[in-house]
Amino acid sequence: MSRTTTELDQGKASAGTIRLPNGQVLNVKSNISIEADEIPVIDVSGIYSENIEDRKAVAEKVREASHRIGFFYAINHGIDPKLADGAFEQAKRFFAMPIEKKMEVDTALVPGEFVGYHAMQQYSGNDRKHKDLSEAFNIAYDAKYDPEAITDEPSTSIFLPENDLPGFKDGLYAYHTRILQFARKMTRIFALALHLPEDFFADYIKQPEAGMRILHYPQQEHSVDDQNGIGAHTDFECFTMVTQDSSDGLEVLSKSGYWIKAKPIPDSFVINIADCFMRQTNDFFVSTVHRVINKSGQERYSIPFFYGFDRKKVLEPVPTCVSEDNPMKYPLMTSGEYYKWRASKAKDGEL
Ligand SMILES: O=C(O)CCC(=O)C(=O)O
Ligand SMILES: [Fe+2]
Repeated sequence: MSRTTTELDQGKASAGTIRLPNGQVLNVKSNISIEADEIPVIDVSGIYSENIEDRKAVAEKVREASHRIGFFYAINHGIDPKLADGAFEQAKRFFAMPIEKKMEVDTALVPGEFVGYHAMQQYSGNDRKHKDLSEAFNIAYDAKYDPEAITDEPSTSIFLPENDLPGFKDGLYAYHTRILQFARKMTRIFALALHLPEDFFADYIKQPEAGMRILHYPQQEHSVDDQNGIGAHTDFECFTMVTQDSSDGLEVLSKSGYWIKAKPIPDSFVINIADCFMRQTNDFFVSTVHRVINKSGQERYSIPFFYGFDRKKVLEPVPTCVSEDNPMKYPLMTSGEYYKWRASKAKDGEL
């Protein structure tokens, strides 16, 4: 998976300063979330047009959103909602299993990788009184399920024996494969958004970092000062695409320091910029802090898809984002080095 905790300087205080792993410091004015119009809704159907001007029109909207707030909704993305329904169905089946069964695929079995089961209240995001009220199961890229695969390297994913939960693995990868195809298309749009040739990142995504997770958040009874569903964090690859169910819960920290509700829009993805893209674009794209608080009155399920570049590739600065006056701020490293560093930090109990 794909996140790192941020620290609230004032511990359990309802507002305070959040320090990001990249050194950014954000001022949280209030811990109470508000409804606001800051997250744009982008109709992405133009990405399938044969006319480059249609694709560029989408790209300019993506550019504005990625630079200003680092979050947007993608609607009309062309993915059959039945695939999302199927993946949610699998999520419900998995989380309904006894804890002993789920612990047979405990994420601790695979050090340094975000795969397998993360138990309820395992992480203590933002040092709250109670641990984060969510459980998750993560899968990694698997070349066997990628029609464009260039490798037969085995996946790091772990699963229960097929007989324990027949159809679970195929059900999740059916959705994963389709999102991956869309993510590759969106990579071309992000290249245009950075005023680069569409195929600029083509070599970076032949064997991409492409993890998916199913998440379950019970309704939380403790106050927002005492508990999170998932604590405030940034994701660590290039971009994340979240499928939400109909329950509120996801919140985004605006630059002005307020938590904005990212309310569910049916059949949309919430797409957010993550840290590798922020680094490569020298902060032109912003990797925005977000968290989940489920006080919706119902169980909440979600399916984030974390998408980044081939682990072997160096995270070179994007040429349109550096100049003599604006030199690269970050040391160069490979996508894999960055992933491993962040993943092991997070698995060491920071979240
Ligand atoms: O559940 C959600 O809507 C978002 C989850 C998330 O931010 C994450 O897993 O990194
Ligand atoms: Fe996240």
